[in-house]
Amino acid sequence: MTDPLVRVEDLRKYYFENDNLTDRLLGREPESVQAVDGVSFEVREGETLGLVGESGCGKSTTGETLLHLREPTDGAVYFDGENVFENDDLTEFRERAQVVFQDPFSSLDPRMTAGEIVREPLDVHGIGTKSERREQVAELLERVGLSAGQMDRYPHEFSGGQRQRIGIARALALEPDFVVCDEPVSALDVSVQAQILNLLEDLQEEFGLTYLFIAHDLSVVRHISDRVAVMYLGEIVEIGPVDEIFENPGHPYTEALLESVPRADTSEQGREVETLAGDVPSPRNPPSGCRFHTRCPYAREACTQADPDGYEVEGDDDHLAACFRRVDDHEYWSSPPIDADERAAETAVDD
Ligand SMILES: Nc1ncnc2c1ncn2[C@@H]1O[C@H](COP(=O)(O)OP(=O)(O)OP(=O)(O)O)[C@@H](O)[C@H]1O
Repeated sequence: MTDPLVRVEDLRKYYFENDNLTDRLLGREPESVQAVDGVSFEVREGETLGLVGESGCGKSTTGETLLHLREPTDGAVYFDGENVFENDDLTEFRERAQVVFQDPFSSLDPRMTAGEIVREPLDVHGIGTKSERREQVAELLERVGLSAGQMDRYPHEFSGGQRQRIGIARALALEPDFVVCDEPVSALDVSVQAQILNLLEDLQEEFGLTYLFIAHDLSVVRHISDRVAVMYLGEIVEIGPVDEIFENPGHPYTEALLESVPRADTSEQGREVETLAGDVPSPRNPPSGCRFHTRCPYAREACTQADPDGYEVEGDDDHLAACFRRVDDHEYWSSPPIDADERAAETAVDD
């Protein structure tokens, strides 16, 4: 197997609250939000890795930190073998790794024309002459389904789907290898979502792109991903090939996500993670041991003691689940069950 394009090792990103001058003057202790807490995964060349989980589980923070748009708290990200966080000159990385944001309404500068928005990365990186850039922008707009004649229009003159096309054209301007797509269709009408997904798939094939595709809509993730990573409360609890994740989940949280589909609705359209029952504990004070034990129907005492590693699901080294139940001779099996309701009540939810 060739080396992965992106390798994330034990990445952590904590946000600190109560840490401004007034807080310090009052002697308030800073509080950390453990948004991403030790995630490791790889993104292989040419694939789409879907990253799925409930709102607030740390998906966007993972994407933004691995692109070094946010300062990591700890861990490493290797891009094409080089540690991004130890690289003093990120010029090449900034060309090769791009992002498409969720909201095409707020992510495009309303004072810039579509042409200026798409051209800006070329200007910043000093690529081509003025006329070459103009030509390149025209080609990019056409490639994403807009026309060169729309170059001088402003974002408010476009529909949501068209704006996302502008965002995609901008992300492609520097001919990247890797794109983090952060909920790129969730702000769009359902009728437009499929068009944008198809466009992303076509562009992937044409330009040999590698995607990290962040989404909370399971049907979108299933449609576009080759492999899927499932996140819960700052950690990756399961990763594997898309069909394995959907048909043979190895983690109780993944099972719960899939179970959260309304029974009456047999289609996958609109399956969203938010429908899972129970509160997610706060990332300011995550549960000890396995973070899912407060909501897990199979939780036993052993789950409160240690945080499980990723274990192979049915001997498949490409499908890992962070659950003791995947290990036949684990002490979990002789450990007493705990009452998940009681455990949940003990866990303070402060937001
Ligand atoms: N700038 C910030 N300061 C403090 N806490 C933050 C900040 N940004 C995010 N968080 C917190 O970090 C956690 C993870 O947030 P993140 O946006 O990465 O999750 P997400 O899975 O992408 O959720 P969503 O789908 O709602 O965007 C959440 O608890 C969030 O409230």
